[in-house]
Amino acid sequence: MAIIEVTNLKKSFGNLEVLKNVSFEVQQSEVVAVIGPSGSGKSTMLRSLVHLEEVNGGSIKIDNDYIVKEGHYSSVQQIKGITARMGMVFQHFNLFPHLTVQDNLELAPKLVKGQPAAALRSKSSALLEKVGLSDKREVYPHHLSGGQKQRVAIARALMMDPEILLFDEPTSALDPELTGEVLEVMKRLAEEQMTMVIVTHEMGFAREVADRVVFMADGQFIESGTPEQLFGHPKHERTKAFLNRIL
Ligand SMILES: Nc1ncnc2c1ncn2[C@@H]1O[C@H](COP(=O)(O)OP(=O)(O)OP(=O)(O)O)[C@@H](O)[C@H]1O
Repeated sequence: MAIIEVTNLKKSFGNLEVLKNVSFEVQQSEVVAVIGPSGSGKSTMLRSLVHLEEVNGGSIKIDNDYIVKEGHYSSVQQIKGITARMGMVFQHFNLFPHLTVQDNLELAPKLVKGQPAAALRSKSSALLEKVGLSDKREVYPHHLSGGQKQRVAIARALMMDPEILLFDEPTSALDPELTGEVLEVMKRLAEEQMTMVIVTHEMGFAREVADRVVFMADGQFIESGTPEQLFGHPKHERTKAFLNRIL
């Protein structure tokens, strides 16, 4: 059964139709890379999944629960419960600048789940170790490199035990030499069977790590396939033209 099921999703900003009947499914433990030209609606699609954008039509089902069904949203309480199962990692990290790394990790589970301090401390320690930042626990974000900030953001998302991780261009704001350390962490998560949807411009990473690559253009999902299918033998002319431009 699909863990994410999106059907006929529509979203406009004023007169601008950004999502035009987008439908797709993501299976448990699947890693899906979403690629496509700037402005094609990739971020809007991802943000809609966690209710950072409200759509104008269509359905989003996570496991068996609808965030929105045929344009009708579930209650705020229900939506909160569903979106809490997903973690989101943003292009610009979105860390709290006035909190240390440790407090960045512990704030949400403390407020949302009321977990005890000792449990939070051991969990944040383990996750900082996992992303290779044990020595940065007491540091404030402005003392970190972009790659370190993004690894903190990933650890922070993992603190909430998400079933699904969504990444919105996680390496686009980084200097090229810092992308590798972030991609390495994501690769490890993929190996641990985390379900992930990754909007990315990193074609090498998409090719190497994704189970499936989706090409999105002009508010629509044009085609999807394994990396070999999409990069090697794209069926659609638009996919071909896009890949010819960037590869
Ligand atoms: N809050 C908003 N208000 C008005 N227009 C918006 C808003 N957010 C996005 N858009 C517009 O929607 C379109 C799709 O934007 P979106 O960020 O989803 O595209 P994208 O494929 O992620 O692009 P990029 O690769 O450049 O990040 C763009 O034309 C953008 O200007």
